[in-house]
Amino acid sequence: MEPSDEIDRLIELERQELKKHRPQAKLLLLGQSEAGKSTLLKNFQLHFAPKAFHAEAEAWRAVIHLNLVRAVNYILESLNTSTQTSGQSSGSGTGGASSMSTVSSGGRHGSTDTLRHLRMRLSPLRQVELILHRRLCVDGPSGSSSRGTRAQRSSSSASSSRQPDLTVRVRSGWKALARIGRQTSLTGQDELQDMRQIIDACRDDIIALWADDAVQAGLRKHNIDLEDHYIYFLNNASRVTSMRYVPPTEDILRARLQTIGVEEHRLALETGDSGSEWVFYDVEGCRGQRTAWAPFFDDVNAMIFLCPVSNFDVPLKEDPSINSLLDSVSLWNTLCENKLLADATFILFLNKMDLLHRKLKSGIKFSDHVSLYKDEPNDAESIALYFKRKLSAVHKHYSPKPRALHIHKTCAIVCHCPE
Ligand SMILES: Nc1nc2c(ncn2[C@@H]2O[C@H](COP(=O)(O)OP(=O)(O)OP(=O)(O)O)[C@@H](O)[C@H]2O)c(=O)[nH]1
Ligand SMILES: [Mg+2]
Repeated sequence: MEPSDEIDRLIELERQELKKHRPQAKLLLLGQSEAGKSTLLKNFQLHFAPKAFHAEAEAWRAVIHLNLVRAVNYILESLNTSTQTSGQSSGSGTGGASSMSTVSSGGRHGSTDTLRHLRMRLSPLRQVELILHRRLCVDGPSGSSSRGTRAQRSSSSASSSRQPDLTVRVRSGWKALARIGRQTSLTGQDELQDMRQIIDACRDDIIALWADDAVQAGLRKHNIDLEDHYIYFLNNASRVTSMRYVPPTEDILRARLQTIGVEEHRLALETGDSGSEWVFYDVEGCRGQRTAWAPFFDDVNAMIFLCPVSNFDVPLKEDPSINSLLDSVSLWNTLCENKLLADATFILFLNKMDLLHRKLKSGIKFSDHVSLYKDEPNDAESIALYFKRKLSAVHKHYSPKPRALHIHKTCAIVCHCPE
């Protein structure tokens, strides 16, 4: 037997031994894409394994930088494309002038020049995006093609609102590749260090770009609706770009990474029931991936389902013919019905309550999108109660043998813990 085989055998024996002594709970995190599953997992880590959570801050910094740089490059690229497109279209007489040329022809040449200047000064961020992408992501190089897809996200204004798909799909083991540590090669360390310096040097220009009236007008004109986390990092560019930046909890909760396949996360509890281990299965929520979940349903203690209640007026990203909330409800039905989960405790998180509040406050009416919700108050609490009743009824219907159901209203991006 080779020495390495012997080591493997001993490690496996030790793992088995540990497993015997460490009580373990198996938990599924399910729900559609962007429901907030991975964000909720970060909350569990923060509450029950805070040391491990904070130890990963450096790895999250790379993801946050990729989120920020991607948003900046996207803005520059889309306004550039818009200007060119409009130049061509106005020449061919098809109309559709872009905001930048409109701004320019409206007598604000200064702003167009500013954009040209910023585009030149921020050009090193293209390279930064490529390097970060190569270190962290699974798919091909990012660029206009990989982020050109734009989903219609608002059924109420279907022809107007566009959200760019800037999704970060990370490879497994990304945390080690994103950290500057003893395991990182010298070239890797230099590369990460150089990137941070470039981002730091671009701080004032990023801030100027985002604050530029013509840029904001261009985004509005083309109905480019950046997702909340991009806006959050752009608003906070001043501190995020600093060489001294260590992501605080709120930033880590906001960093967006798409889960690929099914990821296993072991959480050794540091607080409460310390010494126990929770094993989470965090899944990729897209429709095409859901058949891959079933093999993980065996022997689970709890199934945690995330339903983003604010999605009542948006189509599903991967299939705009389906309302996103209806997709969540039908997924909940399918899971309640699943025999493999007959003995599991069900935990339902009515997530994104903050966004639900915000939408209703802006005047959007829930009943305009959910016809069964007639003559009831257009407030978040009443709507959450409506969901609670509806989804509990489904659960009860499919539970001939009684099984527990716990329901919580949540906002997963707010940190309730002291730093
Ligand atoms: N405003 C708000 N945003 C949230 C909330 N929960 C999650 N998010 C944001 O929603 C986005 C998607 O969250 P994720 O946790 O990555 O979603 P997921 O369910 O893991 O998605 P997939 O990995 O694609 O299946 C992220 O940008 C989060 O910051 C919430 O309660 N409120
Ligand atoms: Mg996820």
